[in-house]
Amino acid sequence: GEVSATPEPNESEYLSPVSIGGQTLNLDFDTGSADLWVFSTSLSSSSIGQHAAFDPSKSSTWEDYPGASWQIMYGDGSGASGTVGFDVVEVGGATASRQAVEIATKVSSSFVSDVNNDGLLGLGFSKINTIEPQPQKTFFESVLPKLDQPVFTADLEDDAAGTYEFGRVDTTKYTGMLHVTPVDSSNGFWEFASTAYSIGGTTYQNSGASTAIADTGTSLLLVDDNVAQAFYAQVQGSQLSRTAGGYVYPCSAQVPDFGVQIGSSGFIATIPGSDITFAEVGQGTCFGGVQGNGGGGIQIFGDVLLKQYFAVFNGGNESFGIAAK
Ligand SMILES: Cc1ccc(-c2noc([C@H]3C[C@@H](O)CN3)n2)cc1F
Repeated sequence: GEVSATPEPNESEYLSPVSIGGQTLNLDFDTGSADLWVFSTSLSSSSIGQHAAFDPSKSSTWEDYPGASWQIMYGDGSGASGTVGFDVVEVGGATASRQAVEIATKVSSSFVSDVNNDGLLGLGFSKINTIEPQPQKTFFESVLPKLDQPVFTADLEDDAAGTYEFGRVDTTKYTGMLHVTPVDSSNGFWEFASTAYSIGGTTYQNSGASTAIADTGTSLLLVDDNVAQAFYAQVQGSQLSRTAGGYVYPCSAQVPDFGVQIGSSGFIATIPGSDITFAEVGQGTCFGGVQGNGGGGIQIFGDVLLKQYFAVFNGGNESFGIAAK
C-alpha cells in the first residue's frame, strides 16, 4: 500500500499523526532510533500535562508483553522508559497489525515540556531497539513486506509541513537524479561514508575518515570537529561559545555555502549559507546550524541538511538517496 503522513513542523521536530489501537497521537519520526514509545496514562498527570496519553485499557486490540521493559537515552541526554505491549498501529494508510508499542512510565523533563510530541516513532534498525528481553521490529520493518516498494521517504520543509510516505517514491517530489549510497546498518543507523566537504564551493577531503548517519530526529548538522572549525574559520566574528553550546557569530555575518559528501560517490549535498543560521541567541548573535559532533567519529546529518532535499530510505537494498527538490 502507499501511505503518507504529514508531520506538523515545530522548531526542531517533525510530528506525524499515528493511530494506535484507535487512539491518535502525534509522534516525532526519528530515523536515528528504533523505539516506538508513547506518553501513557501510567504517567503522573503532571508529566502528561497537555500531551495525548495512550490508554491501553481503552484499546480492544491491546496485548500485554508480560515482563518486558525498555529504556532509551537520546543524543541530548533526554530519555524515557517503561513497559511494552502490542497493538494495531496505522500511519497514513499502512497498518502494522501487531506492532510493539512501548508505554512510557517515566519521561525526562524535556519530553514533558516538549508539548508538541506525544512520543517517538523510531525508523532506525531494530538492532538498536531497547526492548528487553528481546528487541522488537520498528513500524517500518513490520509493514515492509506489505509495501509495494520497501521504502519510506522524508520530505522535510522549513516552515511548511513536511511529509513521510511509506511504500512508494513520489517522483514528482524531486528534480534531477536521486543520489543513492549504500547504507551500513551494523550500528543500527542509516549510516554511509562521508569523507569530503565543501565550503563556499571549494571541496576538501576530510582527513579523519568518517561516516555519517541520516537522522531526522536531530535538528542540526553535526560534522567532524575539524570540519566545523574549518567552516567557521570562514565566518567573520564566529567563536565557539561554551555558554551557547557551540559556534555563534554576528547575525550580520556573511555565511558561506556548506556541503557534505553523501557516500563515496562524490555527490556533495549543499546548504546555502543563508539557510545555515539555526537560531538567534540575543544581542545580535546567531547560533549556527552546522556544529561539531564532539569527536564522536560518526557525523549526524539532521534536519538542517535533510530539509534541503527529498530523502529516500530503502529497507530492501539498505540504501539512502537524496535529490534536489
Ligand atoms: C525532547 C526530545 C529530545 C530528543 C529527541 C530526539 N529525537 O531524535 C533524536 C536524535 C538524537 C539521537 O538520539 C537519535 N535521533 N533526539 C526528541 C525530543 F522530543
